[in-house]
Amino acid sequence: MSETPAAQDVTEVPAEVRERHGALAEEVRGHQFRYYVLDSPVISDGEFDALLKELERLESEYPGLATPDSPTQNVGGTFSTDFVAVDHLERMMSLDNVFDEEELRAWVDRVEREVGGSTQYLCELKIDGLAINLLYEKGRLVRGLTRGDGRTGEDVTLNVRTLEQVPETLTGTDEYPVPDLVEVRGEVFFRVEDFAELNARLVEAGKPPFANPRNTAAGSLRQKDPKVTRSRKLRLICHGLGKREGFEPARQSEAYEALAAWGLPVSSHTKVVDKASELLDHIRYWGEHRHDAEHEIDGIVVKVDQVSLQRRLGSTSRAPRWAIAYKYPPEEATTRLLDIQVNVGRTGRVTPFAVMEPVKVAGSTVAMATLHNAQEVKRKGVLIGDRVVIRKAGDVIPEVLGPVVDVRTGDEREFIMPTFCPECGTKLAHQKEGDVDIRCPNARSCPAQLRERLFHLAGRGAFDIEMLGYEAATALLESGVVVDEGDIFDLDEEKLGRVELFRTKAGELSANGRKLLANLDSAKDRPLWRVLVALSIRHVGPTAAQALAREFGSLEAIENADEAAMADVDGVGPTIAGALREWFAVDWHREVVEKWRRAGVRMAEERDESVPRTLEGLSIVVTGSLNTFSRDEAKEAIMSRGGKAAGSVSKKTAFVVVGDAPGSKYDKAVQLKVPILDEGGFQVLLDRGPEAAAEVALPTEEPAGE
Ligand SMILES: NC(=O)c1ccc[n+]([C@@H]2O[C@H](COP(=O)([O-])OP(=O)(O)OC[C@H]3O[C@@H](n4cnc5c(N)ncnc54)[C@H](O)[C@@H]3O)[C@@H](O)[C@H]2O)c1
Ligand SMILES: [Zn+2]
Repeated sequence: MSETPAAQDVTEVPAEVRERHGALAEEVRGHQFRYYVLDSPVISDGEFDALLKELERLESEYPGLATPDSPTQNVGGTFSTDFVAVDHLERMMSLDNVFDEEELRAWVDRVEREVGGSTQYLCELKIDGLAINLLYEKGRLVRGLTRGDGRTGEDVTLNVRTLEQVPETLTGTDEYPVPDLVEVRGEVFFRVEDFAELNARLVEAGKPPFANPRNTAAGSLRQKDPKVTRSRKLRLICHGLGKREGFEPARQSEAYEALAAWGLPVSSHTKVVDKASELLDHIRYWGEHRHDAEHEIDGIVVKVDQVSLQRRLGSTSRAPRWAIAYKYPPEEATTRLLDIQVNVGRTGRVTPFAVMEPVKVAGSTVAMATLHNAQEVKRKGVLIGDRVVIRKAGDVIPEVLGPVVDVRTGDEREFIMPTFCPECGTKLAHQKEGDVDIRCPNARSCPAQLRERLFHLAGRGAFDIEMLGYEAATALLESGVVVDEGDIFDLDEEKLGRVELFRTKAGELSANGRKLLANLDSAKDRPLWRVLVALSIRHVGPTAAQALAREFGSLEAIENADEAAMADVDGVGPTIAGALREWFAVDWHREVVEKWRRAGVRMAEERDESVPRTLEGLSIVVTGSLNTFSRDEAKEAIMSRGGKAAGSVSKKTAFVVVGDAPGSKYDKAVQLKVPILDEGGFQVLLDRGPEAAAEVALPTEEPAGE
């Protein structure tokens, strides 16, 4: 008797396992039907793969369960559809999957054991589309079939003919004459940009957008009316052969050369490698660059390149043994949308966000995602209680793609955007007519906005105050020792001692409290640009703040600057200038500045007095790239000498410094006859002043003729 516990006969499998297997197989078939026939799945591919894997796991434990009708033993699934069923001349296979490097190594070991040595591997992107089989007889396209169950596909010839990349007739070359007969296998898909464009058109027409390119490609190809197919920008990439007569490639990679020679589209991202280690490098590379391809990919397909070895390895009932799909972690998942809540941000903007049952996607657990604004919630068509598809691509923040409408129960309800601020009760309003966003106008004392502003001013890009995070900000506000951000630098031992968070059990100021005070003290000496960022002025980020600080040197000068002069500064522009003007017009904003000033916050650039101010009052423009100065260094050098680093050339410009590849500013300088300096001339200007520089300025006029 065999020692293995595995039951070989299905009757030896415990009843509850048999039941679990039966139910799971049924569930998998149901999803296959929705996916392959309706083009409308209700779970993500990752979730589907997990179900299938579970089924495989049961069957490896109890091999008796792996009956021929199990989904693990079949390609796709057998379903009747609206299309005429036609047999493939040679079977179309699926692919077996591996999900990590260890599983891939095991596959490589098995292959190399069977072929008796190492071999060459062809790596291809696994295009997330749908498989198609094109039959060419004597170079003429006679049929296009979907994969179906692998033996029989759906006849979509008329639709396939509408694809621009599918040639009606193949062209032959000397090296690759057109064969008598060939079945060409490939993938039909949308390029990411074409899919986005299709959706943009739908949205513009007031229709809901499609959720995912793969299912949309399948739906577009399987249309009763070929005109619909033609209106969609479907693409094709060929990745295999079926039956062939009069063509016998030695390698798969050679077959692709032939396909290309005949006029069929093949991928530009295939690569032949010699070693398993190179294989892993390739897989890792694409894992990090999966969004660089023009279409979505869900993995890498690895194939044994030599056709004779492919033959030797053969296939199972559902997949070849000579190829494997390495699947990347899925970027989509479905989960339940438990609620839609709103968040009030630093500038009062009210943003709805999705609260979801936590779900794992692209390696992290996701439970929340922004929905941006009320229109966006409408556009996505999600209801509270819906099952939703979410997507997390790489480092991008997670996104709710849309609802799975087919599984609605009727208990879902619509989200209603609040009309009053959830934190302070103030009536919400659009700041300007036509704005998409609504805001809480209670900027000064809305607890949400205050909290966010305190958190922001303590941030790395602003005062960089450790110990002042969300918890501390909330505690300071709730205890009343800080009414608004103006009070933050007035904190002392006595005041902080009143905040429970900063008190020891004995009632004294805690070590953290002491640290906060010390940090506040050293924050008073930060460079001017950080103070500007800390003020939470709309649109004023580090880049603009640095430009402003360099140009004006003090907060007072910025407050009093002419709006047009501000707008003129490189890196500032009219929007930011306008925002600054508006900001300084508000009384309590100026009070915040005043309180900080009184508390000893430095509000001016420290001048380097060792540098003589030889460029005082001169406006100098730098254009093109210099070798020994970065843009910022050049500006710094001008400003530390009292000059103005201007963004545009006018008659008042003293010099234009021209580096490599200068822009239109150079032409303008020539036109206005402004003295032009090359990099050497610029150095003279810095070292010896404007008079010396004028002598080395380049001529702005061609010398008069002959
Ligand atoms: N969400 C659902 O409910 C649901 C249901 C059924 C199937 N699915 C998904 O469909 C897929 C399974 O379907 P499958 O059997 O087609 O397997 P598969 O997609 O894992 O692999 C086989 C297919 O890959 C395609 N392919 C893409 N690039 C290729 C290349 N360079 N070389 C060779 N083939 C390439 C071929 O068309 C081939 O038929 C899985 O991703 C699964 O998650 C999802
Ligand atoms: Zn509010």
